[in-house]
Amino acid sequence: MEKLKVGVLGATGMVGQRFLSLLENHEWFDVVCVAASPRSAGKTYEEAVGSRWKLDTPMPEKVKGLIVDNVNDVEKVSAKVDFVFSAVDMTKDEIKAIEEAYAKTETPVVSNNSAHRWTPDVPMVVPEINPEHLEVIKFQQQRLGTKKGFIAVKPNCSIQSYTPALHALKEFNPVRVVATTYQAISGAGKNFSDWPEMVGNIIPYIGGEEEKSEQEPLRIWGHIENGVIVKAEAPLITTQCIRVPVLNGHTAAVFVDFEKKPSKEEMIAKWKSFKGLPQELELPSAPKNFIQYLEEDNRPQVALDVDYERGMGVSLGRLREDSLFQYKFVGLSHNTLRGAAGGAVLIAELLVKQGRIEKK
Ligand SMILES: N[C@@H](CC=O)C(=O)O
Repeated sequence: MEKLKVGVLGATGMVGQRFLSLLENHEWFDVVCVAASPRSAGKTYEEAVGSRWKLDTPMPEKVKGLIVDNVNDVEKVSAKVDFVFSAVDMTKDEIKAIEEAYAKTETPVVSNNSAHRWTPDVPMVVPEINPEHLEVIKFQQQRLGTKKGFIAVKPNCSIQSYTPALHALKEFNPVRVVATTYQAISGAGKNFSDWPEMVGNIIPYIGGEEEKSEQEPLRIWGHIENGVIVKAEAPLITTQCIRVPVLNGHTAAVFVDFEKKPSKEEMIAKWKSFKGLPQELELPSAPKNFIQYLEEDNRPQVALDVDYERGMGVSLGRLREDSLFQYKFVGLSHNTLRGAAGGAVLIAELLVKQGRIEKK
């Protein structure tokens, strides 16, 4: 198939950089446009980023010489591309407005931002968990007055270290969950050079994160009713989100009660055999095995397991009975791959496979 032309909005930030690196040799997508703030516009991508390239892999050769467009030139950017990934860094209201403006030019937007996560007719998707929410796009298009343009978003990175694990156990009906997340500094768009206070430190506060971590899984488990997503009412989830001195990888320590208590063996078997639509469709970025369970007492470890399945899989371990809850376990996922750009690329691949994104 001829590759689809892709633009990355907010291309100079850390998530934008991740998009470019993931898309460097993508089988279906070709980055033809990088857009960023007016400050960067008119420069080559290499000049605009300068020393702010934050990944440990080199800047892709192909994007170095691209001239950065002003992200606010919606018509100009839209004319170059079949769809865009959005990682723009603006206020919530500005993001809502600019993503809708792109959608209204008949340009699908797959967004990493939180601005539209609770817009009732915008699907927020983990492709292995709730691909059926993409059906809400037709109602969104009626509201926007578009035929091909729409917005789809991915959830917050923190929830990916425990939501897939709970989803694989849905038939046992999880009713109460406590999750404490230990979140890497790249989740804040930083590395250790630009956040030296994090060396050897822990900060017990991440603005807005606990609310997202408690509420977003419920929207993922919701259903479509009258053209909007209605969130699920259970399980009850409470979280504490803590910043830790790790570059990549969000870990969660999880306690859970079920309505029908499974055995430990049943839980591990469900995790190991869990498959979703991306695995069935063999999408290019889909992990072969979404969830791995590690038997060793000292796993999952960030240093050993964060890159499982090219950073697109979830690693679980330490499942045991608890004295207050039925069970406890630990989960780990890569926050800027599965939790950010990689999750968005997987959504885009599913949208292409479903014919919702195509050549203009
Ligand atoms: N809000 C998260 C980033 C996830 O998308 C964090 O700060 O780690």
